Amino acid sequence: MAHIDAGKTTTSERILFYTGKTHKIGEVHEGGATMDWMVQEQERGITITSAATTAFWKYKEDTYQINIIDTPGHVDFTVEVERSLRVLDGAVATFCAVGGVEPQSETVWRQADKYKVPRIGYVNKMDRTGADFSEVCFQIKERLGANPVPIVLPIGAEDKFRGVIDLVYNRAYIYFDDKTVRDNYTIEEIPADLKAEASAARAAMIEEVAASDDALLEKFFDDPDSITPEEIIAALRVATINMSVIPMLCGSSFKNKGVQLLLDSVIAYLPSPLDVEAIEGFNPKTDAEVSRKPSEADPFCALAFKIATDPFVGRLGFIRVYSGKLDAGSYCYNSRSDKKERISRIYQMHANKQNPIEFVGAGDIAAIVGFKDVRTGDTLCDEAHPIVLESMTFPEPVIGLAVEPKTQKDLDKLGIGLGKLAEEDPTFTVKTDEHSGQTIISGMGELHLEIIVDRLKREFGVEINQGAPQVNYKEALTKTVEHHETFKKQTGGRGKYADIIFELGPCESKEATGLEFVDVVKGGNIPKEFIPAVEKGFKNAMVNGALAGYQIDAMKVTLKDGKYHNVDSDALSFEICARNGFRKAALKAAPVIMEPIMNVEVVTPEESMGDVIGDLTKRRGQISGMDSKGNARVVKAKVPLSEMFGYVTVLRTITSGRATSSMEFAHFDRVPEAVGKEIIEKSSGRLKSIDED
Ligand SMILES: Nc1nc2c(ncn2[C@@H]2O[C@H](COP(=O)(O)OP(=O)(O)OP(=O)(O)O)[C@@H](O)[C@H]2O)c(=O)[nH]1
Repeated sequence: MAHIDAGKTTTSERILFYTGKTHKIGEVHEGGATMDWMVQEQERGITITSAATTAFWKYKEDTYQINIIDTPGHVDFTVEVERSLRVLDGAVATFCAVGGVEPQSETVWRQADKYKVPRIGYVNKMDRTGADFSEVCFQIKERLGANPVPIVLPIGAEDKFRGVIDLVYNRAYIYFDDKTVRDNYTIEEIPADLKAEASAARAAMIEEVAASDDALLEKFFDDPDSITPEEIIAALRVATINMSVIPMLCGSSFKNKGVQLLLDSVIAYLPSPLDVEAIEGFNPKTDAEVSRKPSEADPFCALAFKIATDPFVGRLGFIRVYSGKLDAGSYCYNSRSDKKERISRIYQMHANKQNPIEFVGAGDIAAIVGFKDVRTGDTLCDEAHPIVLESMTFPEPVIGLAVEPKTQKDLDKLGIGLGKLAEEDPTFTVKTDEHSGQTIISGMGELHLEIIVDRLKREFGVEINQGAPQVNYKEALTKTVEHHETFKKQTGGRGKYADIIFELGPCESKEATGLEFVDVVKGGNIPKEFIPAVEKGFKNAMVNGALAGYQIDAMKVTLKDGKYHNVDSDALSFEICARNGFRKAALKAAPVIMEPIMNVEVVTPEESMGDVIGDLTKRRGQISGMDSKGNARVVKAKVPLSEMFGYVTVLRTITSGRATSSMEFAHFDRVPEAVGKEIIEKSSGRLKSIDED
């Protein structure tokens, strides 16, 4: 996991080669990386979808299996990082030796914190001008609040980077730059000019790991030299797994230096599935808490973390198995749908290739085929021992785009394509605008939607006409009001009649989502069978707020009283009455428009800082912090997304191309009144048509 371009894929390619998984190293910039198998990834040199593979590595006397997921760095594809960290037991946090801790490094670090994933740090690109291992370690401490402990030291830097000193074993790995050789290093004595530095760094490392191990600490004070490498490794492993220490390594993956030692460290310090505590969940039938040990003897349970479509084998469900075992050709139980699923085949994945296996067991990651209804976040288990595991949370799409097929005959194909893509990606949604009838696709950013449009063309053969990207605003109610609504229609025969009195307003809890519906109607004033229709009416109506037609995320309705007519009242009358009532009451409930606010970070040379800040302020930005990083200055700001379209081009102009920026979604906030008015004016036609409808 890492910021964009830190070198995750380049490092993964070395891992595949050194572990014998591939015969040749594929390079990202030549479009040859195995793990970046999508055409869009190869063309752009970026990772979009996380690719999984399994490799084997010999460490000391044993051979270990490592399941690897290479994740994207771009914030638009954050869903891939989120779901990967949910199921992985450990992470290699990769940093660029020049860029250090970048905005997306912080994001993925927080995601790993959220799922309590132990990690080791790998400072890549030591060959680049300005590379500085200790500066990056310092930034990890300062900016991420972690406890990085170097377990290697670089030998040389920039174009003189030759290898690393292994502080645990007190020896030097000198690499020769040959990418066709797996053992492209010799183990030598520590170079004389680095001996003092290495000895100090080693002492610091031992002191750090001994801090959490009393016996070792005693030995450290008595005779530090008597501490064996094995003792250091054992203590470091404990400290890494309990996340009190981040062992830090460095290398240059592109120049084929340092990766073998990184693999050794993955085995030595990151947890195996057996080191992870039993996983907790609850029984969907009884709501009782239950747990499963990472053992094949426990009942089967697995989490589906990704659904993907393969042109040859069809729908693939990626699962992480926590306990038990599942055979190909057998059944498992989906605790969300309460249905049994037949799993016809199971595959071990290698990027976009599949290797059929007969079963999958505790600790493993594999892909299943044959299921009817499995979605991201579902728990699959043994029907006799049902369990629901904690799912994952995904951010909401903030940017929308109207799309239509270039030729009308492609309409069905578009529907199928969008459906499949939305199934794969929980941060991508499709809806039809009630007013214009247009199909609106929404995602995490412009790049995300660009890739979706490209995939529609290549994978589903649909050429698209698209509108300009637009912000997904929301609406919120800020006051609770009472309203009385009557719906009456006298047609030829039987009429329609419904009458309701309700309170409408915001939910009490800030975390609430959806409709909170309370029914306090007394004495059957509204017959029980019509109450669900009232609820349905409100639920459907809140998709289009009363101000400008944007969705209301959460609201509370208390149905207090009403009337009905023996002949004319029916469920539909009550549903329409609720919808109409919502429109009028929502306007009284002090509605406001909410807009997505982004965390923006700009790294700029000092002399352009004034211009950068001035420009951000013009965009209604609020500067939230300033920092320096090497010679550059870092400006942090919170800026409405609507003001950030085309920012990259403007930034390039005002800084002569010397600044970089990144942004990610922060939260929704109320728009200022003047801006709100404009949004409402623009959407008046749209609302009118919803009302007429
Ligand atoms: N100089 C130098 N360049 C490197 C090194 N490692 C990777 N690169 C280059 O940096 C660029 C980005 O590398 P990737 O491996 O695609 O980085 P990534 O972190 O996988 O990128 P995303 O997945 O798109 O976030 C490529 O052009 C690599 O060739 C290194 O050690 N030294």
